[in-house]
Amino acid sequence: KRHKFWETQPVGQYKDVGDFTLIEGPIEPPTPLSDVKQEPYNLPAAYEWTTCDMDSQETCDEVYLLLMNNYVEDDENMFRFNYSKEFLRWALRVPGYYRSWHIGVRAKASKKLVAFITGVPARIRVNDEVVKMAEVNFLCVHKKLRSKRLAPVLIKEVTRRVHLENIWQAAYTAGVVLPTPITTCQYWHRSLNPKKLIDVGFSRLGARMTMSRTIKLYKLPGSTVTPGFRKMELRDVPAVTRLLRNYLSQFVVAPDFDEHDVQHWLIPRDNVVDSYLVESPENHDITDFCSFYTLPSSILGNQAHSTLKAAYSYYNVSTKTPLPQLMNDALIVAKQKDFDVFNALDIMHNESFLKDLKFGPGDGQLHYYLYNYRVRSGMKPSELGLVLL
Ligand SMILES: CCOC(=O)c1cnc2ccc(OC)cc2c1SCCC#N
Repeated sequence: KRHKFWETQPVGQYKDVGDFTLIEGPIEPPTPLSDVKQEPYNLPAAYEWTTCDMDSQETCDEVYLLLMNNYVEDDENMFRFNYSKEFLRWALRVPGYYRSWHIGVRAKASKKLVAFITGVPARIRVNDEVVKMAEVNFLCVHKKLRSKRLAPVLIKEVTRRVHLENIWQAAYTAGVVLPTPITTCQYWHRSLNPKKLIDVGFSRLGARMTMSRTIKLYKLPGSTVTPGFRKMELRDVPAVTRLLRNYLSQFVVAPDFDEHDVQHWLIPRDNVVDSYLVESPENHDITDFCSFYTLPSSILGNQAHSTLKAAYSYYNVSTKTPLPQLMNDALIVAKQKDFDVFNALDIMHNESFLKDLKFGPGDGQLHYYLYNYRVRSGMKPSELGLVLL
């Protein structure tokens, strides 16, 4: 497939795949800041750039509504992601964030927000190199403005603003194949509310299965089973940081989290992120950790249900409790919190519990990309330790 825009960018090109003479690392060197374009890229005349201050209730509402009505849908247009406002503030106001990287496009006449793209700073380790990157996310163009070639301008503008902060690499994901994924992951889904998933048409009754038999199949205990399993608290940040850093060190690509990062990303926030750990009853060591984030979706075109309450597996570490048992406790908590489905990618060690815990493979794939950084090709999802929201 032709990628007019991506063939002009410093990303792995299809012709490079399998070329083992290419070494891992930046594709292009940094340019002197004086050579970075100082003014924004040109938009079509009727539109203007705007910086979205997520601290402003009004602006946060506009971003929320733009995404709620125009962001990513599945291939069958059954669902559309419905990121909440508190989730967006969590995802965007990260330690060391730049407000200038929260980029909007408004129609000059109406001042309506019609497009959005964001970057947040992150330290990502690739093999033995820790690289300052931008995690680029929430690229969204209003449905009425599609095919005006706005997306390439948004991508060039966020790239320009990232360059102005002397950062030359980025990480991003997409459901579509672009030049060139570092790895491709599979979504897996564990029904928590099978009746609702059948009502909306996502799941179908199995052959020779009644609804009550299906509900029984996915039934979970009313409470968690692991002794010492409890919610994470602020006092746990140092121990969880140690546990997580050690665990993530085994993956080819993973975040280089410090205690500030752990505090931001993993301290529980209602309706945004849930984190649990196992504190050994004998010696109070923290031996295991699991977490999931809350990302509802609008259910499109269904009379009975309007919203799908979905939990997404985030970072999980098991050093004592078997991972399937730890994750089953996560399922139990998610069911207690009335989630309809628990989703997970086949990254890290997730494959070790997906089938046992009755996850089913989704038909969607998630491709991971690095901008201006070459990774030795052939990376497996199990070598990936990075979850992007
Ligand atoms: C019931 C299982 O499917 C989803 O949870 C879901 C929900 N909303 C979406 C919105 C846009 C969308 O676009 C790809 C997919 C979904 C999906 S499936 C892929 C995410 C996961 N797991």
